[in-house]
Amino acid sequence: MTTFQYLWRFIMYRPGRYFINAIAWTIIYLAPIVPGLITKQFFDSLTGNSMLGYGVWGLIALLIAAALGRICLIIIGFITDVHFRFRMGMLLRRNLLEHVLKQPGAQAIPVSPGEAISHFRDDVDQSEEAVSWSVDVFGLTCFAIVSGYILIRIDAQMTMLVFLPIVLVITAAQLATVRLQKYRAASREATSKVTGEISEMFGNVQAIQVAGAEDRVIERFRSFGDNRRKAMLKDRLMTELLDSVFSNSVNLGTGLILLLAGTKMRAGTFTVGDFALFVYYLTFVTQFITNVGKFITYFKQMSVSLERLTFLLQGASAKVLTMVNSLHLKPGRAEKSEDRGRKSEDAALGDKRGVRQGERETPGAASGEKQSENVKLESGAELQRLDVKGLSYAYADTGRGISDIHFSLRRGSFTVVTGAIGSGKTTLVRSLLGLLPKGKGTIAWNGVPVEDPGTFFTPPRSAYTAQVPRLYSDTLRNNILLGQAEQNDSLQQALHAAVLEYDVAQLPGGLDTVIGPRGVKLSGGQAQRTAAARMLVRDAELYVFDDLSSALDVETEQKLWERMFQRRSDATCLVVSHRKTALTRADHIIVMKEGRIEAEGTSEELLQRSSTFRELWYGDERQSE
Ligand SMILES: Nc1ncnc2c1ncn2[C@@H]1O[C@H](COP(=O)(O)OP(=O)(O)OP(=O)(O)O)[C@@H](O)[C@H]1O
Repeated sequence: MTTFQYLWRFIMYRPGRYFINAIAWTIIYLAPIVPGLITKQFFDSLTGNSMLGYGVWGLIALLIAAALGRICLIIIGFITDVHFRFRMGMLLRRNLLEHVLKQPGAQAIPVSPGEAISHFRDDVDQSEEAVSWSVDVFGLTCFAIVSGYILIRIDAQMTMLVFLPIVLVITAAQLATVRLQKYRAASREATSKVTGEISEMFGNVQAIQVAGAEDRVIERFRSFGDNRRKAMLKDRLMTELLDSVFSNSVNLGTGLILLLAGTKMRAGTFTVGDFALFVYYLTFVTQFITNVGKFITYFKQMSVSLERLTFLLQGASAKVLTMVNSLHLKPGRAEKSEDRGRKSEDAALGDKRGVRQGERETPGAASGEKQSENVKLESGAELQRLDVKGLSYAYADTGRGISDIHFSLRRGSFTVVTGAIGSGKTTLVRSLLGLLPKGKGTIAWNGVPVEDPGTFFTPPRSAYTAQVPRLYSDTLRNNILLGQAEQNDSLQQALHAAVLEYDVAQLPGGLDTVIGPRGVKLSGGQAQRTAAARMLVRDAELYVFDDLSSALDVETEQKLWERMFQRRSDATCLVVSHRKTALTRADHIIVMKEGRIEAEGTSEELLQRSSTFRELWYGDERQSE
């Protein structure tokens, strides 16, 4: 998408608002025409050349009225501009956020969170700025045309001198834009790096302290800061240089007018009023020149922002950014325009992903309001059998991952994926659940192919506990429910099943204790059991656990499995583990080695056949001892 198309799509998002804003600012910019003409009459009346018979005080009253009128217009203009700009920025941020949230969870953003925040903040502001300034350029061009016409009728030669700087400025701006764009891109990149580094440092304070790496980290931060300083200096210098070209070319024009006006006034072809009018309009022509220059600069900077925002989309069409979508400013309209947005998004993506299965099978589940309610599984969709064939995924940067994975899960079965560190266990479950971009292979739920696992494998079909649990700075209750409505004793049951009831009783505020970064810090095991409770509170057909054992003792893990099956004997489980607690319970074990299935079977069978399995089994025994 070109920068112009990008700008145009913003305008077409709310054409009515853009039009009203453009009209308001065109009137504001045209308004000085009137006081200019009154000023001319004022001076002409002093020298007896005035054709209007208002007298000096009448003209002064008119000037004051024109000034007051312009003040009112400017207030209206600011209101229309704020409304328009606000919507542009909101749309862009909303679409970006929606896109990020729809990405396969494990690779939602291609940069650090700090860098992503910098894109959300600076690049969105920059885009908003350019669209907003396009309105000013239109208004000022109208002013230039009307004032140009009036001035040409008075004196064509002098008019040329007033407008000559425009040509100079536009040429200068065009010549400088390539360099400016380069400097702007570099300064943005450097700012993102600094923001990214701050977020990394804040997130890893403990790791830095225990490694005694404070000085080295500060040194690294300083080098990022230095790079930013250099890049910003070049960017600023170039911008200021252009600004000075804009304003000084106007000063040149003023000087030329003064020189010529003296000669012409002596010859009697130019009145004092004409001179006053030229000087009065010159101020606004200056504004026109400066603002055209600014717009050209903003437009070029917008193309840098577009590039950076498109990078965040990870290959999706840039049209996603300006997709027509509801901003939910008026709740009644939300759902209707949500549909509109969704349709246009599918069209923009060339419907690559097909109809998202999750939405097709749970109509209405996409609406923000309905998401907080518990979604029920439609009858007949209960998991009977899950078949995985030829599942493969390779990480782009390392080329490692999983290859040619085949297995089936029956209803109520307990399958354990095991293997050495880095053998591909996590990649296997993430690929299955669509948390990684789609690789090769097929997945079938009761024989029906799953087209988009990312939206399909969500509650009530499946629930997942990741290896590293993520908790919010919020109450324990909200961390478990994540917006889901509490039903009867569902929360208590989930706490019991996750063996968390004792821990909750110990917390000062029970379930209402704030945990996470700004609250009580939970132990690793408590955090993982909170994540398990979050999963168990959502009744699902398929439960996927990625290595619970790392933070649970054998006894607690034993209890967790027992309680889970007491509560849901029909639940199907896929569990990543190397613990005997899970392995002895398993109906089926998959042994992974270097991204492939090395062996399969029950623990008795594998003890006979697989050396890898024997190592894991006896390794666990040694650990327990
Ligand atoms: N984000 C990533 N980018 C690149 N390569 C990765 C990424 N994550 C994992 N890998 C590589 O893919 C392979 C499989 O990793 P995976 O995390 O699936 O192993 P695992 O068996 O779950 O390990 P662990 O028991 O330590 O959790 C490893 O060689 C690993 O280095």
